[in-house]
Amino acid sequence: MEYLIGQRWVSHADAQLGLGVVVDVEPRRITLSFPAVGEERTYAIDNAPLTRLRFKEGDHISTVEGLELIVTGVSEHQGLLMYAGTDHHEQEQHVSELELDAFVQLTTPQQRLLNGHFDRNEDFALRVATVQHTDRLQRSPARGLMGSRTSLLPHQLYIANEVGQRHAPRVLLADEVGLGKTIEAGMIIHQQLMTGRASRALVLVPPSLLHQWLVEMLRRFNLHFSLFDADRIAAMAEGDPEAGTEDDTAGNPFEAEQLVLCSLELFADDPALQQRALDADWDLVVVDEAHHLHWSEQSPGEDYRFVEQLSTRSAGLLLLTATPEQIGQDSHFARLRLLDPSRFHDLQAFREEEKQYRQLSAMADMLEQGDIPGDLPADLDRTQDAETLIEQLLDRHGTGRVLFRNTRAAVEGFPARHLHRYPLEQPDAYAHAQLELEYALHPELPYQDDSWLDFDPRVAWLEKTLKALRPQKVLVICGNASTAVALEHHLHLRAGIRSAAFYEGLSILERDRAAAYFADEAGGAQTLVCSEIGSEGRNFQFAHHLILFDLPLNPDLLEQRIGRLDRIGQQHDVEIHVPYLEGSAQETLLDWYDRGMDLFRDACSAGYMIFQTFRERLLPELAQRSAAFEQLLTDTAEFTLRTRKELREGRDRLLERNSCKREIAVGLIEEIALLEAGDDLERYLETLCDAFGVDQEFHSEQTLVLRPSEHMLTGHFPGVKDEGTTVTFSREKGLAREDIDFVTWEHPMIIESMDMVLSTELGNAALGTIKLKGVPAGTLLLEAIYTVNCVAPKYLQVERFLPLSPIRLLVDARGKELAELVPHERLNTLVERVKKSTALAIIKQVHEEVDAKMRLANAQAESRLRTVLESAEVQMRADLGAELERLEALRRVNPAIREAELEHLRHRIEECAVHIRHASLQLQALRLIITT
Ligand SMILES: Nc1ncnc2c1ncn2[C@@H]1O[C@H](COP(=O)(O)OP(=O)(O)OP(=O)(O)O)[C@@H](O)[C@H]1O
Repeated sequence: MEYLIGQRWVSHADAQLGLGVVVDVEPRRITLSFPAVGEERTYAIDNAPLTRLRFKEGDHISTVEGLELIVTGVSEHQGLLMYAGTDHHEQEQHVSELELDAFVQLTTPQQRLLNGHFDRNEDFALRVATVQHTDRLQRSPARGLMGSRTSLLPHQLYIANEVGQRHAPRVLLADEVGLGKTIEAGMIIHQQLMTGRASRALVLVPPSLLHQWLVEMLRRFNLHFSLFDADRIAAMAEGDPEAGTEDDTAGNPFEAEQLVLCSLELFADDPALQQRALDADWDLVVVDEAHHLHWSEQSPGEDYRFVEQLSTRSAGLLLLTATPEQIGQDSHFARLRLLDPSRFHDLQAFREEEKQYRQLSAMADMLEQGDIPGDLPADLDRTQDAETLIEQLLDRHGTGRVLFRNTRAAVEGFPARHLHRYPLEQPDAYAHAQLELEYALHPELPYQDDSWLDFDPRVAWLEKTLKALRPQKVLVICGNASTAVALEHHLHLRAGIRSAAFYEGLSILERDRAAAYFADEAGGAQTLVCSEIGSEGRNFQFAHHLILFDLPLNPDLLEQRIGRLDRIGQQHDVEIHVPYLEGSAQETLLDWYDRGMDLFRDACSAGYMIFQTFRERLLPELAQRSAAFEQLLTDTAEFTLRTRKELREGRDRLLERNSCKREIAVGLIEEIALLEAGDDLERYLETLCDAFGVDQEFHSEQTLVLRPSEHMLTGHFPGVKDEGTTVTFSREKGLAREDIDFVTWEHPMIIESMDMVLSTELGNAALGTIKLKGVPAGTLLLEAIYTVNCVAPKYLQVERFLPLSPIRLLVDARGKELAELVPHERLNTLVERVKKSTALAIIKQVHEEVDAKMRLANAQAESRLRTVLESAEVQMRADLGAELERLEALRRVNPAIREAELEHLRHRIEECAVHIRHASLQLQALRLIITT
């Protein structure tokens, strides 16, 4: 090859130099300038690692002047190339190669191959494997669900899958206490983030649960939430760079992070802060313990109004509460209204609907048995199959799509609860307790000092019981902070019992320290004395003894208290100890909960309603027990039994239908198990480590230790610490060992390194030889891997209908397609590497042949692309069409749904279709194989 001044060449030894220009030619030496890096290099002409850069028709070029052209023709003039091309305005332009921009990136596989930038065949295989795995994961029904460090529980997976896949999930997660709503919410958030449906989430929780949420999100889902409290917000406002990135300090702190966790109380009486949170665009807002949102038809509380405003701006909304009716049916309606204001717009109508549950449930049963009920609502399409009809029935006439509730009875596997009653003699000093109900239930409250500790028999009993139960952990709950503090002091200082207190007067940090001290197995506290704030949300299932120092006047609160221990993960029966003063209001309330509602043995979702029903009769009995009390107990027990039965057959049954479809959940679990079975992931991670220079060492079965080596390809490898990181592929080990990373296909280590492969050129061009019987030596085979590239606005989420969809072609000398005949994996085992100098010599000779084969491959891939796009559009129309149909049907019964909403959805369908049709092929990797 002759070198001439002004020609453009690239160094295949060092692609980082950019495009070089020949500046000096001597008989045996040649000098090039590389303007992109400001360097000159001189090479011996005989073995210069240089490749002439020659663009072809259809290539994209840019000039130093910033002109961008698509090449339409190439000619040579006195040894220099002249390019003809069209610019953005379809104007024809002519440029000399001298004018080309030196910052050329030779990243397309074809450019790199033809310019001698080869990768190892192992890297090529890694790239193809990465494309295949990505596509497989994009298509997997368990997408977004396989990455959590949790046991695979059907009711949680069903909900997470059902909700997480929605475009804008708006649901109330109302599983009974301790069944895993936080975990379900984490799974939904994870799935939404993984699938690109959401990228910004705001989680609002009570202050006492902040840290627990933070830790659960991190250890179970690898989700790094930023905890915002008053200090952090103040620091950001003052421009502390440590509190946020620099340019955030001047702006809105809520925009500085993608995943924000804070307490709802942070916004109380602070409209400016509320406004900033409202101004930050959220895709998903989550409110835990949502029964606290204050609402009445006339005057909704500030917290409710704030969440309502957030809810209108955020596409997704998750509300969590185990006791949705804790404050009554109306406020339950208020929460549903936040989720779907078009469906829940009329309180009166909602009250009427609630009465219809039993009838609906019977209809669903009939449909399931293949009969069409005579009273089936007219808006349902009777020609549909039974399953669709049931779904429509639940959605349009029940709380179908928005409310999920699993009960202990349906989930099974929970331990039994045992009540232990301890009657104690009423001391004379409490005689005044007859006066007010609050004092009757908490007789220690009127005392300004701690003198009651000396004569209240519950205190001595507590001390004795704790000592008897030693060393078992015991959770003590009482209604008030002052009681909790006094009791804890007493136990700690006077009785020598290792204890901690947990109450609203402590800072969040102090509360978490107390809880951690209690949780500590070796040397931790034997007992934690909590005020009522300890009865919500916290995980204390490592203990199985609960002492209720008093009883709350709300059955839902009692259920929340018991739920601290009676939750997933509890290994023993739950022992509930209740000391009470004989003849007091406490005894009456205990009798009513126990013998009337049977609440200690069994949770009851209608607890508050039953309480309301008997309230007027119960309250006087608490003040002064009368002969009528026995009748009250009998009536309550009968009513509770009836209500439980009705719920089982009516509302709960309806909700259960909707909250866990077992076949679907089992299918998901099988899919995840399949992805975890075998050693695909382990082998893939090993090849990644080989490619990126990460050392691996066997730790134990399915477990490796990864360490950065001295030969790292990049500065770091995701998730591998300098001192090494231990990873396991076993879910069981991952659950048992917090110190080991549980790696799945959705672990950030895998996701980020897959991204690293696909976003760089690693492995996109390779060359090798094989011996094939019957094929003459010197025959060329071109292996080309394409993927589908759809450029569309993110909000359309087109990738859910159109994943990468790799197309592999293997074109032989005569243009025959051999991909099926010779699979990629087989080629990998046969192919041999070629010395770089030989490869360069080969490539120089086969430019034209490669170009010709590429044209053939492109044409074939294009025709396959059409089929892929057509089926993607069909899928999209089916999915979004069903959504549209639902909205149209709802609109017929509910005029509050605006025509504009329907129009918006129709428009989205057409927009998706346009983008799908315009999707193009991207050549991911190219391998030239020569037979020997
Ligand atoms: N799939 C699971 N695998 C392992 N642990 C789980 C799983 N689901 C829940 N848990 C554990 O069970 C406990 C209860 O879960 P979680 O806190 O999500 O329940 P909840 O319904 O939100 O409770 P509450 O009603 O008290 O707010 C937690 O300690 C949680 O870590």
